[in-house]
Amino acid sequence: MSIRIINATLPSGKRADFTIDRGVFTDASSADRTIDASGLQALPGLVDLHAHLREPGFEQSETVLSGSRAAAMGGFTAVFAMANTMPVQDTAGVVEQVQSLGDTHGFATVRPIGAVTEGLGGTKLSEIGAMANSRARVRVFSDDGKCVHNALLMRRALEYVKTFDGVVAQHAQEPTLTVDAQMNEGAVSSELGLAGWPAVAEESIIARDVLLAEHVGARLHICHLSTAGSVDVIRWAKARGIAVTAEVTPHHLLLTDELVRGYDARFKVNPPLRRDEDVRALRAALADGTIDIVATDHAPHPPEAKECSWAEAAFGMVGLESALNVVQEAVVDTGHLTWADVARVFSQTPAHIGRLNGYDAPFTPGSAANLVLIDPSARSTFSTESLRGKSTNSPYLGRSLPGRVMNTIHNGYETVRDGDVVDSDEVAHSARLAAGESHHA
Ligand SMILES: NC(=O)N[C@@H](CC(=O)O)C(=O)O
Ligand SMILES: [Zn+2]
Ligand SMILES: [Zn+2]
Repeated sequence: MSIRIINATLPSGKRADFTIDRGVFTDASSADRTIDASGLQALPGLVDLHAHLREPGFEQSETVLSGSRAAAMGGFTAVFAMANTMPVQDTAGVVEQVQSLGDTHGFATVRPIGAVTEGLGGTKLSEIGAMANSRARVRVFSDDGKCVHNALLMRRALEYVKTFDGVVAQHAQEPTLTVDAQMNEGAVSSELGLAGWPAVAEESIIARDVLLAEHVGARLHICHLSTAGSVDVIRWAKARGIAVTAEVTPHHLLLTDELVRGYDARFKVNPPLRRDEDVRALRAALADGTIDIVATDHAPHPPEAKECSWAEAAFGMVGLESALNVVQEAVVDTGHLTWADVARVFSQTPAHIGRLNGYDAPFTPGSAANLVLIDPSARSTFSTESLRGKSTNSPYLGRSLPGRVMNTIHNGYETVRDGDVVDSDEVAHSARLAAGESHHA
């Protein structure tokens, strides 16, 4: 089915009408259906380079289906799924399984991330080449949740991924500096008497790894940057010509460690929420290009892992459904980023880092029809009703946030219509048709 979208505002700010047919943008001026996008901002489909979809192994928290449905609700058309599943995504078999679940359900393109070390154990490299050469064609490798701490293993991983233009995504956390850490180390942690996670535990690993990446000549990506000092290290590395990229999460752009005072475990996350100075430095770094992308670090956990004492609670927060709202609040409405910048940091550049095709030239004839229409003038109270994944550990419940995703279109078919996700059977059916069309094209 072809769709004509009229009166949309493109990322550039220009008003435009366009048509999508058989999975791509076309020049056609008529279609089976028309969406009037008056007042709506069109963006290329969002690409999340960092999400935890929990399948296989932790299906009570999330599955590929529920996580990709949450992604569609948030305006995403592609999601990179972190490797800390059970079994771990450290073999060709597991990554192929995750990828094909995504293809079957059809809510988003799911690209598995491969583990750097076997079982995330930190002692032996995983079958990186086998995952890279598998049907999943893995290009991003990460032990996220854990830091690749051994410098020799990190060096070897960088050497390995270099051979096929892959990238190692590091969870930068010096483990010896963060034993039992519960929150950011600073004034608030001293007052509360909680063990601190110092900024230097992140910054020292980033400093080491940019030097290793320079030595090897390989691509390095730093997950969830959270401190002003990390921004300084990345800025230095980029000025030196090192092939490093960095991401920041929506929550690190908006929330601070002051929120820990209430001991509400929805605010417990790794890396921890930092100081206001850090938030300001992260916003400025995203605006000036030192930080390349936004990624959600969507980390679903079951109620029992969050409805307990602060010390016992798991680290992590869900973020797919709220990501664009929080980005609008933290960096668009504050004047740090334009919508064209958002298209770059939340679609084009993450796709490029992950070597995902089809996101280079959105809205141009022939390119893949992955897009989202949002109403930036909407404002509503975020609640469990706003969520489409399985878990409810969102830090934004009860908070008023701007913006609303009205339509998400993945490979030319709708996954979100009139502000809500489309029925799973319809999406799976559309995905089958779309796959057939692209095979015959
Ligand atoms: N971010 C988190 O606090 N938790 C993540 C792991 C991670 O991203 O490091 C998780 O898997 O739950
Ligand atoms: Zn992490
Ligand atoms: Zn993560």
